[in-house]
Amino acid sequence: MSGTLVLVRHGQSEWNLQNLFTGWRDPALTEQGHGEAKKAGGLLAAKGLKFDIAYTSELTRAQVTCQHILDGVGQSDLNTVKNLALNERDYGDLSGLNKDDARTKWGEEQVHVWRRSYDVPPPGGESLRDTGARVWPYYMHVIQPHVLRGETVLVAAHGNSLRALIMALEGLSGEDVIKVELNTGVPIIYKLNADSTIASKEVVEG
Ligand SMILES: O=C(O)[C@H](O)COP(=O)(O)O
Repeated sequence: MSGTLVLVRHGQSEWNLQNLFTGWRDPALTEQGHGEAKKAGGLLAAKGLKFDIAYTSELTRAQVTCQHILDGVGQSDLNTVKNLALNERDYGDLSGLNKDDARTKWGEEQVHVWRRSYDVPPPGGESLRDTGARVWPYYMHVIQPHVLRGETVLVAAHGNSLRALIMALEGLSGEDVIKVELNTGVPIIYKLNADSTIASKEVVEG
């Protein structure tokens, strides 16, 4: 039996708009971000998707995105599980700094390595590998069993917690994952086979 896993990065946050490293800080969605999340709900509703359960992080931007999507598909009261394992990568000492200011201070290349490499942590923060070390076990033990039972599962989370998840799901290398970029509020629908291999992947851009 094949199940469905829908991954969505939260809509634009106030700190995305201001170009600040966010990590575990908790800014709200912007107006645009609310709109992106509602649009994602509408696109999933148009596909006739109904969820069995939803997962999100402990951060407001992901939780509000999750709720907008559930409202959009007519499932406002669906069982929604919040867990810190799905939080954004901890950006450590970079949290709250402007990304362009960081490039000026440390250089374009160093900042790119901190943002996109697999195993180089930003100062005081998590590498993508560190993030994966909490995301992946949570996915394997808590989320995936639902999908493998044939259920339809929503995960509303963050750019890097989802990059870590996608890396493991798709079997990407540390080199491959550097190129993975997730847009805010754009759902990715995976159909998984019963043996957890990927039957199909669709990026839902409206
Ligand atoms: O935490 C952040 O700053 C963003 O959500 C993701 O940042 P990134 O684009 O640098 O990975």
